[in-house]
Amino acid sequence: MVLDPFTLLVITAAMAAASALYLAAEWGIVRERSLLLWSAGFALVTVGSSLALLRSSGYMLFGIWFPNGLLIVAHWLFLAGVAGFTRVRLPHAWWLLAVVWLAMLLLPDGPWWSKAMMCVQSLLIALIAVRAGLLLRPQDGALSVGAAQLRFVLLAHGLFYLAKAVSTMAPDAIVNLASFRGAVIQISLVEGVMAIMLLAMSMTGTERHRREERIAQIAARDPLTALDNRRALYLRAPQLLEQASPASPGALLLIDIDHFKQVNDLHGHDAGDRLLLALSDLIRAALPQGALAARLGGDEFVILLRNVSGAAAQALGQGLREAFAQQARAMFATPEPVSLSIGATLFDQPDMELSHWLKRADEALYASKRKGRDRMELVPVANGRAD
Ligand SMILES: Nc1nc2c(ncn2[C@@H]2O[C@H](COP(=O)(O)OP(=O)(O)OP(=O)(O)O)[C@@H](O)[C@H]2O)c(=O)[nH]1
Repeated sequence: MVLDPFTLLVITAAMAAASALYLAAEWGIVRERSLLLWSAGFALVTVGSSLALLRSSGYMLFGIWFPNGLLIVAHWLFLAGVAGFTRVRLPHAWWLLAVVWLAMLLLPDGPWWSKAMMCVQSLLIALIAVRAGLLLRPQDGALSVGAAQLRFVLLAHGLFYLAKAVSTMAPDAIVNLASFRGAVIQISLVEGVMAIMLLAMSMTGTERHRREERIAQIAARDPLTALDNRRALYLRAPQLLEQASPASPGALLLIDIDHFKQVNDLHGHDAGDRLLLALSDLIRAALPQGALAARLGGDEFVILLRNVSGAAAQALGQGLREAFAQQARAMFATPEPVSLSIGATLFDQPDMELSHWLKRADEALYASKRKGRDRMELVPVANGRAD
């Protein structure tokens, strides 16, 4: 079945309108600016395609110039949406595209000029679409499936317009914009319909993936310190625990602030929060490559180290205790010194669960509290090797 240009334009307008509404509805839920820009782009395609229907009635300005201009603005909005999504600032030079397009209004009538106009128009769209596709370059080799799809669709769309620009200038290419004649016009209408569908789908997919990632991140983070929370620790720990062996043990440090309640009671809850933040910064700074740190809740933190000796674990705990005690002293005066008690255990059995090692470290923590606080108690591995 071969669809005539009129029908294809009606389909284009309908699909672009549906895409604009769909993306606007998504924007209504998440308020992500990119979705609004993409929705506005499709709204312009809807208006442009509807106006293009006037061509056959001889309305050159509203039937040809306006739709072409709107198509460029629509692609520009797609690019701005991608730039917003990838947090890239577009240089002001991109506004020059509008100048180039407006300059085309000065072109005289005639078949040759019609071809030239379509060639420049296609080049402008190709440039914008390819730029948008390139903005979605994978960083650190990572690009979500949705974003990779959007990149592919934008690049393919851009390359199609590049081919269109070249083919319009071929000697035997028939381009009659007023009567929709010529294979180039037919093919590009079909491509337009398909591109709308694929772009709208991958744009929503891209944004949804990011939203899901953000939700997963929020669910895994402690809101005050932005360290992993208990839930995230239980999810991530097994991978680290499995690496332990008698030849390469790991260590779990359970850290608790001493007399933290006095900071809250004497200086207020906000002061207590600031101290928790200071401790989380110290922990982050002390964390070796591949280690995990989490806030279990209240004033209790955990560090999981892999491939570490007892002496190295002791040194890390000691460094933390000294740095924290000094910082706490400088920040808040309290009747009792605010310091750190640490209960730690080495582990070398990969099949044991986190809760097992946490229990051992908790017993060690209790011992260090009982012995007067501001100290670290380390339980050696089962064979007694602690360094
Ligand atoms: N500022 C602040 N305080 C919190 C937060 N979560 C728990 N706390 C408080 O932390 C304190 C923890 O109590 P404890 O660990 O029993 O008190 P402590 O004075 O440190 O006692 P020792 O550990 O025995 O030295 C309680 O006063 C809680 O109200 C928080 O997010 N912010």
